[in-house]
Amino acid sequence: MSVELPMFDISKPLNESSLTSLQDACKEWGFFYVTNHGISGDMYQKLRRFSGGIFGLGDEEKMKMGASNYTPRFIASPFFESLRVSGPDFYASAKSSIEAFSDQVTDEEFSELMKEYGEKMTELCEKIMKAILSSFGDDLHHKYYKSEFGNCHGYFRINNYTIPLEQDHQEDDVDLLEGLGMHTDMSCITIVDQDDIGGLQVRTRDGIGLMDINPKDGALVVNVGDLLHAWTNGRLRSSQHRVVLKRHSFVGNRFSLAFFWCFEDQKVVFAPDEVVRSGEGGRVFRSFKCGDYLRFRESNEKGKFEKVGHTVEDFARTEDRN
Ligand SMILES: O=C(O)CCC(=O)C(=O)O
Ligand SMILES: [Fe+2]
Repeated sequence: MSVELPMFDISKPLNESSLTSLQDACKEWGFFYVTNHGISGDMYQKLRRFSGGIFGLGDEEKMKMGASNYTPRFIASPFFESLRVSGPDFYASAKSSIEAFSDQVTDEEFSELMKEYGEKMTELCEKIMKAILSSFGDDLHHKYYKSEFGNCHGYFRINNYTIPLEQDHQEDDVDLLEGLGMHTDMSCITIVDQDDIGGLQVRTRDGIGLMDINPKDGALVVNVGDLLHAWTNGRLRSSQHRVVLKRHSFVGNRFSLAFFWCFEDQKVVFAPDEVVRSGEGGRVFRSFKCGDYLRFRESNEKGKFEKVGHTVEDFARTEDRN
């Protein structure tokens, strides 16, 4: 079963009814789509081509990128590998990944492309965040955008999902493989560009069901992460989600780009009083330093990006969920 999420044209200001439906989608699903986002098909194709070239290299070559830039298969899952490019200097980050094995011309072209993409996505996150704040009314965007979100930064992962050949020969009846296990994102917001294979699934609010988030032509998927969940006192949902690969309908690779927009490490996350007051009940998250939460997640085997074990709920929630 798939969920019909609303779609927002982000190239123009959202009207009242769109803002209401944006707020509702963030509460119910923590997911929605945006269109007219400024990432051209041409740029996407270039990114995909370049990345394909890198993922096609041998493991030994890819490991030269270093553990902070490249996650090989069998870390998150046997079917997932990922290349990370970090801002604000996307150019330098990309260059440091590939200079160990490519020539200078390729280096520059690749790094330039990553910089262009990273900066466009940063701008897009800023626009989306302003729309989300506006959806609370009360002039929240003018009051808090700059002071609270003004130092946010982004990084992205280029993800390659494949089913190794040897798996195809196994005589088991498992048709659904987990490409990326159930998790919540450690971001304020995440923007996902998935190709047309599909497989992204979100947990329903009751914690039982799972719904497909289908790829839509020309649209990007946006989701709320743990940091915004805490900053809104739990009002916006940071939903558990995962990626499944349906073996018998799966041909070739699944390619996706996930851009994470986060508070700076030093930032103290604390929901403003009016956000708390206009919700139900009282304050349920204590204040915490963003970097401390990231370290908490990273030090927990189960809490790493690929698994749901410990999230911001365990780290900073002071009251049980009702
Ligand atoms: O590959 C996807 O579609 C989603 C990836 C994702 O959820 C993540 O990287 O956090
Ligand atoms: Fe995610």
